[in-house]
Amino acid sequence: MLTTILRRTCSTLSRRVFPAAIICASASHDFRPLSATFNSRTFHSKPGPLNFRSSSCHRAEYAVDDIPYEEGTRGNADEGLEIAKLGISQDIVSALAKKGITKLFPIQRAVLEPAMQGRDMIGRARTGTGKTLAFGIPIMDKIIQFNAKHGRGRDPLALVLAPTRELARQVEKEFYESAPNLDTICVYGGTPISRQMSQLDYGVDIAVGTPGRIIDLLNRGALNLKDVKFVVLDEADQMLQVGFQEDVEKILERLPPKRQTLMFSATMPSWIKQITRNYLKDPVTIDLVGDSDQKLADGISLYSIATDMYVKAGILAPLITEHAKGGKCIVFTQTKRDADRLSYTMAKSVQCEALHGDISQAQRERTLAGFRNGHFNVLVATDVASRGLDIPNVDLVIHYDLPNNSEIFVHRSGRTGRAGKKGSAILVYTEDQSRAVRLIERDVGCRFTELPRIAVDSASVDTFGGMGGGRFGSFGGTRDRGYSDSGFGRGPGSGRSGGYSNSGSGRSSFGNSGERFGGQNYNRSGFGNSSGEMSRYGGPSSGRFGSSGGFGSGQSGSRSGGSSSGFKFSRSDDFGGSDRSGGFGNRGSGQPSGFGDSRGSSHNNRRPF
Ligand SMILES: Nc1ncnc2c1ncn2[C@@H]1O[C@H](COP(=O)(O)OP(=O)(O)OP(=O)(O)O)[C@@H](O)[C@H]1O
Repeated sequence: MLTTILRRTCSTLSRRVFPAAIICASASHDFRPLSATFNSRTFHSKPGPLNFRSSSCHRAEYAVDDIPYEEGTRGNADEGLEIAKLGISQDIVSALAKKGITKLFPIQRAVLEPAMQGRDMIGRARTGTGKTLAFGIPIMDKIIQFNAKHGRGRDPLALVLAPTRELARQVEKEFYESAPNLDTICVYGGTPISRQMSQLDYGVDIAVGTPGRIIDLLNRGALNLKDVKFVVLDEADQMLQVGFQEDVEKILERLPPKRQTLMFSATMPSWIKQITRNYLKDPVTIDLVGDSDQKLADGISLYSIATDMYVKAGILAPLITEHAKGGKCIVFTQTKRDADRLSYTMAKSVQCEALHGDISQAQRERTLAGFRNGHFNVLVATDVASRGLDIPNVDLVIHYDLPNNSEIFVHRSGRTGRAGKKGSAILVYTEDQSRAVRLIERDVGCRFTELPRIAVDSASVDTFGGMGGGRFGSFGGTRDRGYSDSGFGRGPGSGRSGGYSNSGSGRSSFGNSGERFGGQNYNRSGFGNSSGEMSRYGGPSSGRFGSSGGFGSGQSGSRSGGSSSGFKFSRSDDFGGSDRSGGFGNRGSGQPSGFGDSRGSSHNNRRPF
């Protein structure tokens, strides 16, 4: 105990000159009631299980076991509680006020009390409704309290895991902007590990990162998780997919059993409920989405547009001009190669850049910064950009390729219409994919407004699209790439794969590519399968999967889904290996994974990112 105190004190002195008087002043931090509803309750009134002082557990409006969707819970702060009146640290209140955040959003309001009570939690709210601060505020506040009482230590008190580097950086930024007096670190692959090691050595309060780099740091002894009291899985449904789950488990095993575990996402497929039982103790579920309601944020208008594969690229410019109205637009492709090609050809008519996992980390960061800052307005991205990214003024999302499943559709679309703003999402599909469009409508509880077809003559395809063969050769037919599930290849259930899914029960992947949603490719994704590599990835991987026809010759490979025999159900090459992936079989291709981390390449290719 004495050693701990000495260590914390020494570390505190080395981390920051922090006069004892200030520590004492903070220690006397006094919690005021949340609102009239909370009058009888004082947070931190007695020591909680993790040595934090938690609520005396009056059962309050929000502290229910399952908090379902209510009208008016979609990210509008107008009716929210005033943050200044919650009794949370003044540092946080002032920092948030500087960002223009003065009232809690509904998910933040719903999460606050059970989180303060130390409850494990599954939180679901629509995209762009403020989930980061929903888990961030209680964690930051508790850490400030803890430091005030115990002094500051070297090892992190909170660990936040995110699936992509970009998201990890964004989450860490939200933490340090909201509590500038806490030391935060973001650890992720593609950047020198030595700098992260020295920063950890100096001491941090909150570590945010991608799993691979965290494991690297653990293995090198540079990161010690023994003091962690809070762990968050952001985008939890993705973090618990095959490819990530293994790493996440390795990290969780290194954490003290006495901790508070929080899992958040805008999508929580049914399998996740089962699986989270392994990680959470008596969790409270806070679900502001609900099962029957539509699952997109309110401000998003949805459109669909039919096109022919060989002129598909040619409709983008008119769509962007018409619907982005000068604002920012993200075009989602299925593969890294398609993102490169599309951005290359589109760059002839609009300022755009590509973002995907094979681009160097430095360039990824430059690209994202340029897009954020408005240096160019069209980003062509793989699903590396589908989750979590909060980029101001994205007015339009185009699903150039169908997403792999309805969850990805929700996340991609959710890059617009954030924090109560409006935006549009357009799903581009070919006639033989119309069934998939209906499936998305059913799963997501939405309705697309069909846009009139855009006539594109071959000349314009050549100029704008440039995808009609020639320059890039033929991209149609059976491209040599791996198609994917989205990593839902395991979980509870019976392990059936193939066939059409019915919604609600562990459905998830629409197969991918070719006719991603079609025929066998609309796969239940082998949820139940947990035995063996093959089944873990969702099904048979025999034969290639053909392709979406790409941009090229108009051939479609085994595009028609249906009875497609070349059915492959591998992971997305966007996340895993290279575009040259032969699908499942080529996951060890040694290509940088891009997304999460850059540990050993074979490792990278086992993950969805
Ligand atoms: N109480 C608030 N008042 C005003 N703005 C807020 C508030 N809380 C969060 N925001 C802003 O709302 C935006 C969306 O928040 P955030 O990125 O946390 O959403 P999310 O729910 O995590 O989205 P996603 O599901 O896409 O990850 C951010 O710009 C954030 O700063």
